[in-house]
Formats: sequence, structure tokens, C-alpha cells
Amino acid sequence: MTILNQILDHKKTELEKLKGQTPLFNLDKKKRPSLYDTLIHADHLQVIAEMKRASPSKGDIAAYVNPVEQASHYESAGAACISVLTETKYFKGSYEDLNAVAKAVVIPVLCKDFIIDEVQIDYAKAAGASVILLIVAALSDEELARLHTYATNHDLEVLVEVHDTEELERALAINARIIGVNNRNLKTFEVDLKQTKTVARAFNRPDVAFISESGIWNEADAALVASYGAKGILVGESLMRSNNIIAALQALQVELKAGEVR
Ligand SMILES: O=P(O)(O)OC[C@@H](O)[C@@H](O)c1c[nH]c2ccccc12
Repeated sequence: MTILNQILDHKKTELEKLKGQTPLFNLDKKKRPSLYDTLIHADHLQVIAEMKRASPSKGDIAAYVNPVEQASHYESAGAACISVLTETKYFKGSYEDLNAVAKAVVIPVLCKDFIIDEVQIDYAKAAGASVILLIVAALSDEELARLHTYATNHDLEVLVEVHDTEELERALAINARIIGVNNRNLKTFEVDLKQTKTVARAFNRPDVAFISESGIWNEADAALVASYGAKGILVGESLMRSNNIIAALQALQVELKAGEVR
């Protein structure tokens, strides 16, 4: 069984618990900027910086880091959005982490989880997210369309994650406005930045905000995916391990040149 299937099986067991409770978080509702608008109008590569304590492929990365401090560094270094892992068993995240970050920053906040049910979207919103992730590989076409509509109707933006050109077609079919290609295959854990190139070449839609996710360590990686057409990048581990978060994040914000070679 692939790791993605293991995570999804575990998720199903948690749904009943979520459905039996009401999400109660303390939050003053903030109007956050639109991630889509930020990406579409970008003149330099936009960074979605991730709060990631651990992962199934790497184990502990920074298990005990303070999410508010981490997110505040990200925000002051010019991040476009903060991604917060809320999956608990494999990534050691929580809705409490998300809520703490949402209270501390004014930029968009992405709830990073394996969403398979509306109740998770309710929790993400209640905890303060303005963006959610939907993973095409984890959902049927019907589920993808239904959850995408549900989130949009609740004033959330949606990052739709794909791995390859077949999944890209499925994302385009539901009119996804923000599409991310995950350079890490969630079935094998292999990371290849060229996935960004392959997917970028398969479509020409300037109205879609296209981002590259995972495996970005330095300015050269950032410049490479920008040259493939990415307007933004989703970066976790390299920032979590950095001992100079601000400098590391600033270095990734490379200039976007008009008419990049794709
Ligand atoms: O730590 P990295 O290699 O910079 O990757 C960040 C992010 O892309 C990764 O955490 C991620 C992308 N899609 C996901 C889906 C679920 C969990 C995690 C992810």
C-alpha cells in the first residue's frame, strides 16, 4: 500500500470524531489578501512558506518549533502565504498550529492536509485558513468537484495539487484557479523538479496561477522552476532547517522575467 493510501485510510478513521464535535477556535475574522491575485500579479517568485514539523519521508524535521515564531519570520521575510500542516499522525501538525499562525499573521494562510470531507473544510475555516489544499490523487472527479465548490462557496481559495499531466487535466476540468505541481510523488517519495517543467508545458493558461511544490532548497532551484513558468513555490523542509530563515526565504524570491522559456 502506498503512503498516500495509508494516510487516507487513517484520515477516514478521524472523520467521525471531527463530525461529533464543533470546531471552536478563538479568532478575530481578518480579511486576508487573495493568494490568487498575489500570484497573478507577481513580478518576483512568490513563496508559500510551510510550517512542517515532520514528514513521513524525513521523520522529525523540527518537531518542537514554535509555529508563531516560525510564521512571523516567514511573514517578515516577504512570504506570500503561510502553509500550516494540520495532519497529526504523519506530519505532527494540528488545527491548533493553524489557529495560532492565523492569529499571528495578516497574509493568506493555507490549511495543508489530506482533505476528503467537507467537515475538514469547516475546521480549516474555523481555525482561520483562507486557502485549502485539495490533492487530485486523493479524490475522485466527483469528490474533487464537490469539495472545490464547497470551499469556494465558503469564501476559501483552493490550491489544487497535481503530479502529472493527467491530473492536470482533472484540475483544469473543475476550473481550478491555483494549480500546484508537487515535485514529490506521494506514492514513491521521489522528488524531481522537472515535474514542474513537464506539467507547465502541457498547458497555456495565463489565467491559472501555477506553482511548484516540494524539493526547493536554494536560489538555483527557485530560478529553475521560475524558468519553467512557476509564479510561486511551496517550500517546507529547507526553511524549517535553516538557521537564517529570513535570508533563506529572501533568496528564493527571484525575479520573474516576462516570457519565460517553458
Ligand atoms: O518540504 P518540502 O520538500 O519543501 O515540501 C513542501 C510541500 O510542498 C510539501 O510539504 C507538500 C506538498 N504537498 C503536500 C501534501 C501533503 C503534505 C505535504 C505536502
